[in-house]
Amino acid sequence: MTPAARLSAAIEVIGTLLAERRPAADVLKDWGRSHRFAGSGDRAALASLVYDALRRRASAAWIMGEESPRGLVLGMLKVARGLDVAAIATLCDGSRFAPAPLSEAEHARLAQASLDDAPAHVRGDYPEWLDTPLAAVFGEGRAEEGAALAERAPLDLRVNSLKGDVDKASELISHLSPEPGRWSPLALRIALEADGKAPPLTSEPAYLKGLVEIQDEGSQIAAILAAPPRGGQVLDLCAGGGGKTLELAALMDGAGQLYAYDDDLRRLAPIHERVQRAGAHNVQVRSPRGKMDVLEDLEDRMDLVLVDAPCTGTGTWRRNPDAKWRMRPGALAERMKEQALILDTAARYVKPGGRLAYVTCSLLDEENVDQVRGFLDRHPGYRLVPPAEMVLALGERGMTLRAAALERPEGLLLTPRRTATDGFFISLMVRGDQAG
Ligand SMILES: C[S@@+](CC[C@H](N)C(=O)[O-])C[C@H]1O[C@@H](n2cnc3c(N)ncnc32)[C@H](O)[C@@H]1O
Repeated sequence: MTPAARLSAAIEVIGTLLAERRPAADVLKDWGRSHRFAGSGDRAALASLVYDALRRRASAAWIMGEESPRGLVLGMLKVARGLDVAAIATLCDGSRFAPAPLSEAEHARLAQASLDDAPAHVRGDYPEWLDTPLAAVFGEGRAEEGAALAERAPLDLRVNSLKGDVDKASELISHLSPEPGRWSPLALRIALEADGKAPPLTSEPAYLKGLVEIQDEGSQIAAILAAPPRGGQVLDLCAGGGGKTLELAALMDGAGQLYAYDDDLRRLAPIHERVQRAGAHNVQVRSPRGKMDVLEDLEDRMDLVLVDAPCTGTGTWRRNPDAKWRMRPGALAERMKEQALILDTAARYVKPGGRLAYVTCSLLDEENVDQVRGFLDRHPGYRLVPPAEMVLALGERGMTLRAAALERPEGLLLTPRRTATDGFFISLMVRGDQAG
């Protein structure tokens, strides 16, 4: 496919996903099925155009003065890809498979319109209804935070110390030019190709042997700051597919006992194979079994309980630009209810003197500091670990992380703008010796 034909396809796909309110990934998959002639390069380039347009949906629409699929793609070429009007006009020449030529109005807007006078939610490319909650967290910086969340995310790997070290992993994937992480000593970062395509990492021998896992550096930091004790008893209460479970196991050097639970059996399912691949022998997966309480024997026994809570995922908008626009206020209210309930459940398992780590990939106070404050009000037996103490788990890098992150008494907030990671909130609490 020519670059112009890919643009036409992007306009078509965006038209479908907006009209049918369907996830971009589904629409792209359907498009691939009905256009078998398109090669993997075409499909990757198309996906990249579609996701870039979604990342910059508000600013692209502002530039073009309309939110049509064509307007979003043309505006994106200017705001995300930096193409000037002449370059865009060359692509849109109206030839077979190319988009129709630019109208006079489109030409004028692409040449002259700017984001200078746009409101924060447009410059930051986030839904308008989230302006107030984001202003409460970031104040005047919210547009810049949003803009950083509208960039593409790099591909981050975590080296599995149960299988080898960073040098060994770097050598095995040297053809991908990995760079060491800024904060996590386990992280390797791989830059994406110019069109946003990631290398086929899951086919690499280093991945197949369990030496590297795909995990954002922010997520890696969250598990490190939770500081699972070697030889201790740890419960990962919202383990999902096991991203943090595997890291906790490695941080514990495979010693002690790590229990992994999730109330969604399907989400938990991949963990079995991943634990095998990682050689994480101290992990015991506790699958939900209907109404049975499968964690009863862990009550009051855990040195650490990690709550990697279900959340709105506002911190991962770089990877899910689609979810950003589909998020509704009702979903936030729902997640807040779940978070409070899960925190209360988690408290049952923490032993006196044990710790409770609360993590979200959200930026919103409602899901972060407010949840922690609510928990502490309901459980006066717990106290906060000050972020200054929490970052000691990262050694010297902890100090620079603390300076870069947004610090609140309740925890640290990482963001793409501040720490070049996904957005993560991390809070640590300790149960006093008395009842929690
Ligand atoms: C942010 S995801 C976990 C991601 C995972 N820890 C990782 O690092 O890959 C949140 C998880 O919480 C689970 N969850 C939601 N409500 C729960 C509950 N009441 N008890 C346990 N897990 C729950 C969801 O099924 C989801 O898998």
